[in-house]
Amino acid sequence: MAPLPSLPKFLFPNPLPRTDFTLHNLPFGVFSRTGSSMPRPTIGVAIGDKILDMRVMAEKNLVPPYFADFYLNPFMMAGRQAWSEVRERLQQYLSDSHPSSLSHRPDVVKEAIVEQKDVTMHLPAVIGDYTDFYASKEHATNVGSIWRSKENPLLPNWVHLPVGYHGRASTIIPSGQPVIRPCGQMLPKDADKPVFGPSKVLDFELEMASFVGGEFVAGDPVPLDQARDKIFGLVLMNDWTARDIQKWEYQPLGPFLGKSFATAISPWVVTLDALEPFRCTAPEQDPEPLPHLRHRGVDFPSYDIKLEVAVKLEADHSPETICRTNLRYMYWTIFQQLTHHASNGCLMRAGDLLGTGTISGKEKSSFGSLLELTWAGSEPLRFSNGQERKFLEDGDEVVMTGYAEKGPIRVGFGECRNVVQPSRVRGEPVV
Ligand SMILES: O=C(O)/C=C/C(=O)CC(=O)CC(=O)O
Ligand SMILES: [Ca+2]
Ligand SMILES: [Mg+2]
Repeated sequence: MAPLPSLPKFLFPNPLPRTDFTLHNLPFGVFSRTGSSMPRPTIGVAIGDKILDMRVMAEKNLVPPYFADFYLNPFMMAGRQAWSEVRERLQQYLSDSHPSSLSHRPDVVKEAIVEQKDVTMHLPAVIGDYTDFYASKEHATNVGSIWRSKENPLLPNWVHLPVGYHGRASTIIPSGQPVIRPCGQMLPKDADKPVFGPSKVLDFELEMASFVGGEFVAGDPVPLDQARDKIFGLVLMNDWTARDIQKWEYQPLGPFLGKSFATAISPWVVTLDALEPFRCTAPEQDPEPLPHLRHRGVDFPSYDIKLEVAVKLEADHSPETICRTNLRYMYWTIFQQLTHHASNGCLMRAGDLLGTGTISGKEKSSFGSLLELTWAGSEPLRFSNGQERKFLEDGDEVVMTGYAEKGPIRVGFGECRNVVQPSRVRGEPVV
Protein backbone atom coordinates (compact mmCIF):
# COMPACT_ATOMS: atom_id res chain seq x y z
CA MET A 1 0.00 0.00 0.00
CA ALA A 2 1.36 3.44 -0.92
CA PRO A 3 2.00 5.58 2.16
CA LEU A 4 -0.75 8.06 2.95
CA PRO A 5 0.10 11.71 2.35
CA SER A 6 0.94 13.46 5.58
CA LEU A 7 -2.14 15.71 5.41
CA PRO A 8 -5.14 16.11 3.06
CA LYS A 9 -4.79 18.94 0.52
CA PHE A 10 -8.41 20.06 0.81
CA LEU A 11 -7.83 21.05 4.47
CA PHE A 12 -4.18 22.06 4.10
CA PRO A 13 -3.66 23.73 0.72
CA ASN A 14 -0.36 25.08 2.11
CA PRO A 15 1.57 22.14 3.62
CA LEU A 16 2.59 22.45 7.28
CA PRO A 17 6.37 22.18 7.76
CA ARG A 18 6.10 19.14 10.08
CA THR A 19 3.27 17.82 12.17
CA ASP A 20 2.80 15.10 14.78
CA PHE A 21 -0.83 14.72 13.76
CA THR A 22 -0.72 13.19 10.28
CA LEU A 23 -3.34 11.14 8.43
CA HIS A 24 -1.46 8.11 9.72
CA ASN A 25 -1.88 9.17 13.30
CA LEU A 26 -5.46 10.42 13.91
CA PRO A 27 -5.24 10.50 17.72
CA PHE A 28 -8.36 10.98 19.84
CA GLY A 29 -8.77 13.63 22.54
CA VAL A 30 -11.34 15.75 24.36
CA PHE A 31 -11.51 19.52 23.94
CA SER A 32 -13.76 22.49 24.60
CA ARG A 33 -13.88 25.76 22.72
CA THR A 34 -11.88 28.33 24.70
CA GLY A 35 -13.92 31.29 25.90
CA SER A 36 -17.31 29.76 25.17
CA SER A 37 -19.90 30.65 27.84
CA MET A 38 -20.96 26.98 28.24
CA PRO A 39 -17.81 24.97 27.54
CA ARG A 40 -18.61 21.29 27.14
CA PRO A 41 -16.17 18.46 26.65
CA THR A 42 -16.23 17.28 23.03
CA ILE A 43 -14.40 14.35 21.44
CA GLY A 44 -12.06 15.35 18.64
CA VAL A 45 -9.45 13.88 16.30
CA ALA A 46 -6.28 15.90 15.72
CA ILE A 47 -5.25 16.51 12.12
CA GLY A 48 -2.33 18.90 11.52
CA ASP A 49 -3.04 22.03 13.54
CA LYS A 50 -6.81 21.39 13.36
CA ILE A 51 -9.36 19.13 15.06
CA LEU A 52 -12.24 17.16 13.60
CA ASP A 53 -15.19 17.63 15.98
CA MET A 54 -16.59 14.11 16.47
CA ARG A 55 -19.84 15.30 18.05
CA VAL A 56 -20.69 17.08 14.80
CA MET A 57 -19.69 13.92 12.91
CA ALA A 58 -21.95 11.80 15.16
CA GLU A 59 -24.88 14.20 14.79
CA LYS A 60 -24.57 13.84 11.03
CA ASN A 61 -24.50 10.01 11.36
CA LEU A 62 -21.01 9.86 9.91
CA VAL A 63 -19.56 8.06 12.97
CA PRO A 64 -21.19 5.95 15.74
CA PRO A 65 -23.38 7.81 18.27
CA TYR A 66 -20.99 7.30 21.19
CA PHE A 67 -18.85 10.08 19.72
CA ALA A 68 -21.48 12.52 20.98
CA ASP A 69 -20.41 11.55 24.53
CA PHE A 70 -18.26 13.88 26.66
CA TYR A 71 -15.42 11.38 27.03
CA LEU A 72 -13.82 8.50 25.14
CA ASN A 73 -14.86 5.71 27.56
CA PRO A 74 -17.72 4.30 25.40
CA PHE A 75 -15.48 4.24 22.32
CA MET A 76 -12.66 2.71 24.36
CA MET A 77 -15.12 0.05 25.55
CA ALA A 78 -16.30 -0.69 21.98
CA GLY A 79 -13.18 -2.77 21.31
CA ARG A 80 -10.48 -3.38 18.73
CA GLN A 81 -12.74 -3.98 15.73
CA ALA A 82 -14.66 -0.72 16.27
CA TRP A 83 -11.37 1.17 16.77
CA SER A 84 -10.01 -0.09 13.45
CA GLU A 85 -13.28 0.53 11.56
CA VAL A 86 -13.52 4.11 12.81
CA ARG A 87 -9.88 4.72 11.90
CA GLU A 88 -10.48 3.47 8.36
CA ARG A 89 -13.57 5.64 7.95
CA LEU A 90 -11.75 8.72 9.25
CA GLN A 91 -8.92 8.13 6.78
CA GLN A 92 -11.52 8.02 4.00
CA TYR A 93 -13.31 11.19 5.20
CA LEU A 94 -9.98 12.99 5.44
CA SER A 95 -8.52 11.77 2.14
CA ASP A 96 -8.52 13.95 -0.97
CA SER A 97 -9.68 11.27 -3.36
CA HIS A 98 -12.02 8.77 -1.64
CA PRO A 99 -15.72 8.98 -2.65
CA SER A 100 -16.62 9.69 1.03
CA SER A 101 -14.00 12.46 1.33
CA LEU A 102 -15.26 15.49 3.25
CA SER A 103 -13.81 17.56 0.41
CA HIS A 104 -17.24 16.97 -1.19
CA ARG A 105 -19.02 18.16 1.99
CA PRO A 106 -18.11 21.82 2.64
CA ASP A 107 -21.14 22.05 4.99
CA VAL A 108 -19.61 19.38 7.28
CA VAL A 109 -16.11 20.89 7.05
CA LYS A 110 -17.48 24.29 8.05
CA GLU A 111 -19.08 22.89 11.21
CA ALA A 112 -16.69 20.11 12.16
CA ILE A 113 -13.22 21.58 11.64
CA VAL A 114 -11.83 23.58 14.59
CA GLU A 115 -8.42 25.21 15.00
CA GLN A 116 -6.32 23.74 17.83
CA LYS A 117 -5.35 27.24 18.91
CA ASP A 118 -9.00 27.97 19.74
CA VAL A 119 -9.54 25.10 22.18
CA THR A 120 -8.66 23.94 25.69
CA MET A 121 -7.71 20.27 26.01
CA HIS A 122 -9.10 18.06 28.78
CA LEU A 123 -8.45 14.54 30.01
CA PRO A 124 -9.50 12.13 27.22
CA ALA A 125 -11.43 9.73 29.45
CA VAL A 126 -12.91 9.36 32.90
CA ILE A 127 -10.05 7.44 34.49
CA GLY A 128 -11.46 4.98 37.02
CA ASP A 129 -8.16 3.52 38.15
CA TYR A 130 -4.54 4.40 37.61
CA THR A 131 -1.59 2.05 38.12
CA ASP A 132 2.09 2.84 37.65
CA PHE A 133 4.80 0.27 36.93
CA TYR A 134 8.56 0.21 37.55
CA ALA A 135 9.57 -1.53 34.33
CA SER A 136 12.83 0.01 33.07
CA LYS A 137 15.79 -2.03 34.27
CA GLU A 138 18.11 0.96 33.93
CA HIS A 139 15.79 3.17 36.01
CA ALA A 140 15.22 0.55 38.70
CA THR A 141 18.96 -0.13 38.87
CA ASN A 142 19.75 3.58 39.17
CA VAL A 143 17.16 4.23 41.92
CA GLY A 144 18.15 1.05 43.76
CA SER A 145 21.84 2.10 43.64
CA ILE A 146 21.11 5.63 44.85
CA TRP A 147 18.71 4.70 47.69
CA ARG A 148 19.51 1.18 48.73
CA SER A 149 22.50 -0.83 47.57
CA LYS A 150 25.01 -0.39 44.74
CA GLU A 151 25.83 -4.10 45.01
CA ASN A 152 22.20 -5.32 44.88
CA PRO A 153 20.16 -2.51 43.33
CA LEU A 154 17.29 -4.76 42.16
CA LEU A 155 15.14 -6.69 44.62
CA PRO A 156 14.81 -10.41 43.75
CA ASN A 157 11.21 -10.13 42.42
CA TRP A 158 12.09 -7.44 39.84
CA VAL A 159 13.20 -9.78 37.04
CA HIS A 160 10.18 -12.07 37.50
CA LEU A 161 7.27 -9.61 37.36
CA PRO A 162 6.54 -6.00 36.41
CA VAL A 163 6.53 -4.33 39.85
CA GLY A 164 3.74 -1.75 40.19
CA TYR A 165 1.66 0.28 42.64
CA HIS A 166 -1.89 1.58 42.66
CA GLY A 167 -1.81 5.34 41.99
CA ARG A 168 -4.31 8.12 42.53
CA ALA A 169 -6.73 8.77 39.62
CA SER A 170 -8.26 12.01 41.01
CA THR A 171 -5.08 14.02 40.46
CA ILE A 172 -4.33 12.98 36.89
CA ILE A 173 -4.17 16.27 35.01
CA PRO A 174 -3.89 17.21 31.35
CA SER A 175 -0.89 18.94 29.83
CA GLY A 176 -1.05 22.68 30.43
CA GLN A 177 -2.37 22.52 34.00
CA PRO A 178 0.11 23.83 36.60
CA VAL A 179 1.54 21.54 39.28
CA ILE A 180 1.45 22.95 42.80
CA ARG A 181 4.52 22.07 44.84
CA PRO A 182 3.28 19.51 47.38
CA CYS A 183 3.71 19.66 51.16
CA GLY A 184 4.58 16.60 53.18
CA GLN A 185 6.65 14.91 55.82
CA MET A 186 10.33 14.39 55.21
CA LEU A 187 13.44 13.55 57.18
CA PRO A 188 16.11 16.27 56.82
CA LYS A 189 19.69 15.06 56.34
CA ASP A 190 21.25 13.91 59.63
CA ALA A 191 18.01 14.63 61.56
CA ASP A 192 16.38 12.04 63.77
CA LYS A 193 12.84 13.46 63.50
CA PRO A 194 10.77 14.35 60.44
CA VAL A 195 9.48 17.84 59.58
CA PHE A 196 6.43 18.96 57.56
CA GLY A 197 6.63 21.54 54.77
CA PRO A 198 6.86 22.12 51.03
CA SER A 199 8.94 19.54 49.18
CA LYS A 200 12.46 20.73 48.38
CA VAL A 201 13.21 17.87 46.01
CA LEU A 202 10.58 18.04 43.27
CA ASP A 203 11.21 15.79 40.26
CA PHE A 204 9.62 14.58 37.02
CA GLU A 205 9.46 11.03 35.72
CA LEU A 206 9.34 10.53 31.94
CA GLU A 207 6.84 7.79 31.17
CA MET A 208 4.25 6.69 28.67
CA ALA A 209 0.88 5.27 29.67
CA SER A 210 -1.64 2.84 28.15
CA PHE A 211 -5.38 3.51 28.05
CA VAL A 212 -7.04 0.14 28.53
CA GLY A 213 -10.08 -0.70 26.37
CA GLY A 214 -12.53 -3.40 25.37
CA GLU A 215 -14.66 -5.43 27.76
CA PHE A 216 -13.34 -7.31 30.78
CA VAL A 217 -14.87 -9.90 33.08
CA ALA A 218 -13.99 -9.88 36.79
CA GLY A 219 -11.95 -12.96 37.61
CA ASP A 220 -10.83 -13.57 34.02
CA PRO A 221 -7.17 -13.00 33.19
CA VAL A 222 -6.02 -11.19 30.03
CA PRO A 223 -3.82 -13.75 28.25
CA LEU A 224 -0.66 -12.19 26.86
CA ASP A 225 -1.59 -13.04 23.26
CA GLN A 226 -4.84 -11.05 23.69
CA ALA A 227 -3.34 -8.04 25.48
CA ARG A 228 -2.80 -6.10 22.24
CA ASP A 229 -6.59 -6.06 21.70
CA LYS A 230 -7.14 -4.62 25.18
CA ILE A 231 -4.99 -1.51 24.87
CA PHE A 232 -6.67 1.36 23.04
CA GLY A 233 -3.66 3.64 22.80
CA LEU A 234 -0.79 5.48 24.43
CA VAL A 235 -0.04 8.94 25.83
CA LEU A 236 3.01 10.65 27.31
CA MET A 237 3.01 10.79 31.10
CA ASN A 238 4.87 12.79 33.73
CA ASP A 239 4.68 11.08 37.11
CA TRP A 240 5.48 14.15 39.21
CA THR A 241 7.35 13.06 42.32
CA ALA A 242 8.52 14.71 45.55
CA ARG A 243 11.67 12.68 46.28
CA ASP A 244 12.05 13.87 49.89
CA ILE A 245 8.46 12.86 50.76
CA GLN A 246 8.82 9.58 48.82
CA LYS A 247 12.12 8.62 50.42
CA TRP A 248 10.74 8.99 53.96
CA GLU A 249 7.32 7.36 53.42
CA TYR A 250 7.84 4.55 50.92
CA GLN A 251 8.88 1.57 53.05
CA PRO A 252 7.29 -0.97 53.25
CA LEU A 253 4.22 -0.20 51.10
CA GLY A 254 5.62 1.89 48.24
CA PRO A 255 4.77 5.30 46.75
CA PHE A 256 1.95 7.33 48.35
CA LEU A 257 1.84 11.11 49.03
CA GLY A 258 5.18 11.72 47.30
CA LYS A 259 3.39 11.00 44.02
CA SER A 260 -0.37 11.36 44.50
CA PHE A 261 -0.41 15.19 44.20
CA ALA A 262 -0.14 15.21 40.37
CA THR A 263 0.34 12.94 37.36
CA ALA A 264 0.19 14.68 33.98
CA ILE A 265 -0.65 13.18 30.58
CA SER A 266 -0.54 14.48 27.02
CA PRO A 267 -4.09 15.06 25.74
CA TRP A 268 -4.07 13.10 22.45
CA VAL A 269 -4.35 9.29 22.67
CA VAL A 270 -2.35 7.68 19.85
CA THR A 271 -3.91 4.32 18.94
CA LEU A 272 -1.95 1.07 18.67
CA ASP A 273 -3.19 0.88 15.05
CA ALA A 274 -1.32 4.12 14.32
CA LEU A 275 1.79 2.73 16.04
CA GLU A 276 1.77 -0.58 14.16
CA PRO A 277 4.58 0.44 11.71
CA PHE A 278 6.84 1.20 14.68
CA ARG A 279 6.71 -2.17 16.43
CA CYS A 280 10.16 -3.39 17.47
CA THR A 281 11.99 -5.86 19.67
CA ALA A 282 12.13 -5.47 23.44
CA PRO A 283 15.27 -6.13 25.54
CA GLU A 284 16.01 -9.81 26.05
CA GLN A 285 14.53 -11.11 29.31
CA ASP A 286 16.83 -13.16 31.48
CA PRO A 287 15.71 -15.17 33.38
CA GLU A 288 12.88 -16.19 31.10
CA PRO A 289 9.56 -15.03 32.62
CA LEU A 290 6.99 -17.58 33.85
CA PRO A 291 4.87 -19.00 30.98
CA HIS A 292 1.92 -16.58 31.36
CA LEU A 293 4.29 -13.59 30.97
CA ARG A 294 6.31 -15.03 28.09
CA HIS A 295 5.98 -13.35 24.66
CA ARG A 296 5.82 -16.52 22.53
CA GLY A 297 6.20 -16.19 18.78
CA VAL A 298 5.97 -12.39 18.95
CA ASP A 299 9.06 -10.83 17.46
CA PHE A 300 8.09 -7.23 17.98
CA PRO A 301 6.33 -6.69 21.33
CA SER A 302 7.60 -3.12 21.86
CA TYR A 303 7.45 0.23 20.01
CA ASP A 304 10.22 2.48 18.74
CA ILE A 305 9.08 5.82 20.16
CA LYS A 306 11.61 8.59 20.68
CA LEU A 307 11.07 10.56 23.88
CA GLU A 308 12.50 13.82 25.16
CA VAL A 309 12.34 16.02 28.23
CA ALA A 310 13.08 19.74 28.02
CA VAL A 311 13.00 22.28 30.85
CA LYS A 312 12.10 25.95 30.49
CA LEU A 313 13.56 27.97 33.37
CA GLU A 314 11.88 31.34 32.85
CA ALA A 315 9.62 33.26 30.48
CA ASP A 316 12.26 34.19 27.88
CA HIS A 317 14.22 30.93 28.11
CA SER A 318 13.47 28.43 25.37
CA PRO A 319 13.11 24.87 26.66
CA GLU A 320 16.46 23.01 26.80
CA THR A 321 16.53 19.26 26.24
CA ILE A 322 17.95 17.37 29.22
CA CYS A 323 16.97 13.77 28.35
CA ARG A 324 16.55 11.70 25.18
CA THR A 325 15.31 8.14 25.51
CA ASN A 326 13.04 5.56 23.81
CA LEU A 327 10.12 3.35 24.84
CA ARG A 328 11.95 0.39 23.29
CA TYR A 329 14.49 0.35 26.15
CA MET A 330 11.81 -0.77 28.60
CA TYR A 331 12.35 -4.30 29.96
CA TRP A 332 8.71 -5.22 30.69
CA THR A 333 6.38 -4.49 27.75
CA ILE A 334 3.03 -2.70 28.04
CA PHE A 335 1.36 -6.07 27.24
CA GLN A 336 3.17 -7.91 30.02
CA GLN A 337 2.10 -5.10 32.36
CA LEU A 338 -1.60 -5.51 31.51
CA THR A 339 -1.44 -9.32 31.63
CA HIS A 340 0.32 -9.25 35.00
CA HIS A 341 -2.21 -6.71 36.36
CA ALA A 342 -5.19 -8.91 35.43
CA SER A 343 -3.48 -12.21 36.31
CA ASN A 344 -5.04 -12.34 39.80
CA GLY A 345 -8.54 -11.74 38.42
CA CYS A 346 -8.43 -7.94 38.98
CA LEU A 347 -11.15 -6.30 36.89
CA MET A 348 -9.82 -3.78 34.37
CA ARG A 349 -12.18 -1.19 32.92
CA ALA A 350 -12.12 0.80 29.67
CA GLY A 351 -10.46 4.12 30.47
CA ASP A 352 -8.10 2.76 33.14
CA LEU A 353 -4.59 4.17 32.83
CA LEU A 354 -1.41 2.07 33.19
CA GLY A 355 1.83 4.07 33.48
CA THR A 356 4.87 2.29 32.05
CA GLY A 357 7.21 3.48 34.79
CA THR A 358 10.12 5.83 34.22
CA ILE A 359 11.86 5.12 30.91
CA SER A 360 15.64 5.35 31.24
CA GLY A 361 18.25 4.08 28.82
CA LYS A 362 21.87 3.07 29.34
CA GLU A 363 23.48 6.45 28.63
CA LYS A 364 23.40 9.15 31.28
CA SER A 365 21.71 11.52 28.80
CA SER A 366 18.82 9.03 28.53
CA PHE A 367 17.89 8.92 32.23
CA GLY A 368 14.20 9.76 32.71
CA SER A 369 14.27 11.66 36.03
CA LEU A 370 16.36 14.35 37.74
CA LEU A 371 17.08 11.91 40.58
CA GLU A 372 19.12 9.92 38.04
CA LEU A 373 20.30 12.78 35.77
CA THR A 374 21.85 14.66 38.75
CA TRP A 375 22.58 11.46 40.71
CA ALA A 376 20.46 12.59 43.70
CA GLY A 377 21.63 16.21 43.33
CA SER A 378 25.37 15.45 43.45
CA GLU A 379 25.90 16.42 39.77
CA PRO A 380 23.74 19.48 38.98
CA LEU A 381 22.65 20.14 35.39
CA ARG A 382 24.04 23.30 33.78
CA PHE A 383 21.83 25.30 31.39
CA SER A 384 23.06 27.60 28.63
CA ASN A 385 22.00 30.73 30.54
CA GLY A 386 24.38 29.75 33.38
CA GLN A 387 21.70 28.47 35.76
CA GLU A 388 22.01 25.13 37.50
CA ARG A 389 19.41 22.67 38.68
CA LYS A 390 19.56 19.72 41.05
CA PHE A 391 15.78 19.50 41.18
CA LEU A 392 12.85 21.66 40.00
CA GLU A 393 12.28 25.21 41.24
CA ASP A 394 9.04 27.20 41.26
CA GLY A 395 8.40 28.59 37.78
CA ASP A 396 10.26 25.79 35.98
CA GLU A 397 8.27 24.21 33.16
CA VAL A 398 8.79 20.56 32.17
CA VAL A 399 8.01 19.73 28.53
CA MET A 400 7.84 16.10 27.41
CA THR A 401 7.55 15.20 23.73
CA GLY A 402 7.54 11.93 21.79
CA TYR A 403 7.26 10.71 18.22
CA ALA A 404 7.84 7.74 15.95
CA GLU A 405 9.15 8.14 12.43
CA LYS A 406 9.81 5.73 9.58
CA GLY A 407 10.46 7.01 6.05
CA PRO A 408 7.65 9.41 5.21
CA ILE A 409 5.43 8.26 8.12
CA ARG A 410 5.45 10.35 11.28
CA VAL A 411 3.23 9.71 14.28
CA GLY A 412 3.72 12.09 17.19
CA PHE A 413 2.26 12.55 20.64
CA GLY A 414 2.31 16.35 20.88
CA GLU A 415 3.48 17.41 24.31
CA CYS A 416 2.94 17.09 28.03
CA ARG A 417 3.85 20.42 29.61
CA ASN A 418 3.34 21.69 33.16
CA VAL A 419 4.79 24.59 35.12
CA VAL A 420 5.64 24.34 38.84
CA GLN A 421 3.73 26.73 41.08
CA PRO A 422 4.70 27.59 44.67
CA SER A 423 3.31 25.50 47.49
CA ARG A 424 0.00 26.64 48.98
CA VAL A 425 -1.74 26.28 52.30
CA ARG A 426 -5.28 27.69 52.14
CA GLY A 427 -4.30 29.59 49.00
CA GLU A 428 -1.30 31.36 50.58
CA PRO A 429 2.31 30.56 49.68
CA VAL A 430 4.12 28.79 52.52
CA VAL A 431 7.23 30.64 53.75
O1 LIG B 1 12.85 2.38 43.81
C1 LIG B 1 11.97 2.95 44.47
O2 LIG B 1 11.90 2.87 45.68
C2 LIG B 1 10.96 3.80 43.79
C3 LIG B 1 10.99 4.16 42.54
C4 LIG B 1 9.96 5.04 41.99
O3 LIG B 1 10.13 6.24 41.84
C5 LIG B 1 8.62 4.44 41.78
C6 LIG B 1 8.04 4.69 40.44
O4 LIG B 1 7.24 5.60 40.25
C7 LIG B 1 8.37 3.70 39.40
C8 LIG B 1 8.79 4.20 38.05
O5 LIG B 1 8.34 5.27 37.60
O6 LIG B 1 9.53 3.48 37.36
CA1 LIG C 1 6.59 6.51 38.13
MG1 LIG D 1 3.18 11.53 40.38
